[in-house]
Amino acid sequence: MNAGGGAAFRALIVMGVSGSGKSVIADALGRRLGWIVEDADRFHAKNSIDKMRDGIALTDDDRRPWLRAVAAEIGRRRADGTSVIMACSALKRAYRDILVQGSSDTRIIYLRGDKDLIASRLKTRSEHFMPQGLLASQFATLEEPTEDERPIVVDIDATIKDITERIIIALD
Ligand SMILES: Nc1ncnc2c1ncn2[C@@H]1O[C@H](COP(=O)(O)OP(=O)(O)OP(=O)(O)O)[C@@H](O)[C@H]1O
Ligand SMILES: O=C(O)[C@H](O)[C@@H](O)[C@H](O)[C@H](O)CO
Repeated sequence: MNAGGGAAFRALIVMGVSGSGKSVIADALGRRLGWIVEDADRFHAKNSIDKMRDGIALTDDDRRPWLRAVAAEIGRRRADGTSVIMACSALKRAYRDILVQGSSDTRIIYLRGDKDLIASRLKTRSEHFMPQGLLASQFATLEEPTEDERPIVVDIDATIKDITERIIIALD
């Protein structure tokens, strides 16, 4: 499964609401698989980061160019054959469609958890632009992936190690 040595390109989109653990799980998967790890947050326009910092939820119009930039990055990785794990909220089906583009080399990993657990984790997180106050809107926007998206769904009420292990086992 490693990207090196001519192995086929693969991409994993680690999705879920803010605080669901995308960054920590993407990092842990990256260490296990030896793939590049990227965070979609790095592709947000400054205006979008400022909005979120001010507690204002992004709109579809804010997210569209961002998702296209994330998709372009995945496309670049595909072109040079470097498998990648992308941490990206990808809350709606239409957003995921921009990222996946019907490619069977790209899998969705959905980190599923309830609001109370995630809120409690966000309380202890510091130095992040995303305020806890936006969690309700993240859940309101969330469209859970459906079976036809072939998602790997993992319950986040577990240790980072166990969640990572479950994802590795579910990858085919
Ligand atoms: N399974 C877990 N067990 C315990 N703590 C966890 C777990 N997963 C994540 N956390 C903690 O919860 C917080 C949120 O995790 P993380 O920053 O990875 O979420 P995120 O989905 O990337 O958030 P955002 O989208 O806002 O960047 C962090 O402090 C992280 O260490
Ligand atoms: O679509 C969105 O609303 C954004 O991507 C957010 O989810 C944040 O960027 C992320 O959660 C903070 O890291």
